[in-house]
Amino acid sequence: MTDLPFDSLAALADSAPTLPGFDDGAADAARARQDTLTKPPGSLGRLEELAIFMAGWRGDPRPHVFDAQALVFAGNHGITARGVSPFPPEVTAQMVANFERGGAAINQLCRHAGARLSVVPLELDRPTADFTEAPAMTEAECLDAMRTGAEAVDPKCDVLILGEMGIGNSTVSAALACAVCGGPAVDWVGRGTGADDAGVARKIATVEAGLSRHADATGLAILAALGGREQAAICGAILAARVARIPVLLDGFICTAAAAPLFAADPAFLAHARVAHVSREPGHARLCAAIGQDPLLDLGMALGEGTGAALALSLLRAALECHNGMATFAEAGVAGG
Ligand SMILES: Cc1cc2ncn([C@H]3O[C@H](COP(=O)(O)O)[C@@H](O)[C@H]3O)c2cc1C
Ligand SMILES: O=C(O)c1cccnc1
Repeated sequence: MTDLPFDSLAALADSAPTLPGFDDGAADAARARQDTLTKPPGSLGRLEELAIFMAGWRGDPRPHVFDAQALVFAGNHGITARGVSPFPPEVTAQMVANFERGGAAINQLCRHAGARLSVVPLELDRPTADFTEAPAMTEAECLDAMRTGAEAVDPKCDVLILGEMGIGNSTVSAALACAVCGGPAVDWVGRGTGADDAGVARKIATVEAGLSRHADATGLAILAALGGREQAAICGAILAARVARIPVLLDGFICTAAAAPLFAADPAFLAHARVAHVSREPGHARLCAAIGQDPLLDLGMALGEGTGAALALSLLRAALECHNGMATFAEAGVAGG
């Protein structure tokens, strides 16, 4: 395990400067290699950027993905009693069973992209408190879930794919994004799994009530006040990955919003993470812009589970195949390099 200070949120929030940083030497060497490969300079666009990103975080000018780990964290939320999702909260556990049997979209996309998937249910029988009435989690509950998330990370993997499952999560995410970025609740609420106009109105009212109750929360306190256990586990996993210099692919709106309190505590916490795809959920593009992320894919998806992140793994593998496998101008005897 890691030596992250999981004894208090304040200590964790202060730990960013102690974490490993980007290896500029390895990244510069990777960038120099890209410029010698048999292609016009920069013509592989964001594939080049991905290879250099991997090089810097892995500390290796020629990085590889031998082992990709995907983690899906699942949790239940007190706010589902407020009618914020068209689906009942039982679906969370039912989908966990579906993941375990291999029947969900994430199972197919992990197999396709070559990631090994683990599902981590977090006390599904004990939903977090309704955040309009109390903090969703105590500090101890939040730290416990963060530790569980951190412990699920295999420090030997080369890249980490993160996803979630939790009915009500598009409302939780709207609340987290609103608390971190500001603005009216209506800017952050979308239809999620298909809320109708009355459902959207209930979601907005829930986010507004949560934000006014927890108006004082800043940084990681936002995570405990408004998040769920799966959001806390995602934050813990992001931190553990950082300790092991493992780059992270965040899925869509829900994963990005889960990570947003880390950004609020210190933007450096997310330096090794990339948002994989921009979700159809309308708050996602706004959230990505606010935290300086430019999602890799735009496929009109809004599923969650880590599906967009698993797809982005294929892109990352493609980027590294080119980076490591292409001939240089000198090797190929091509003029002009
Ligand atoms: C069958 C099913 C499979 C899912 N897989 C991911 N989600 C996604 O939908 C949920 C958030 O939407 P809302 O806020 O509207 O409840 C999350 O669990 C998310 O992972 C699913 C939702 C359903 C119904
Ligand atoms: O983008 C997401 O993560 C998302 C959006 C809606 C529903 N489930 C997940």
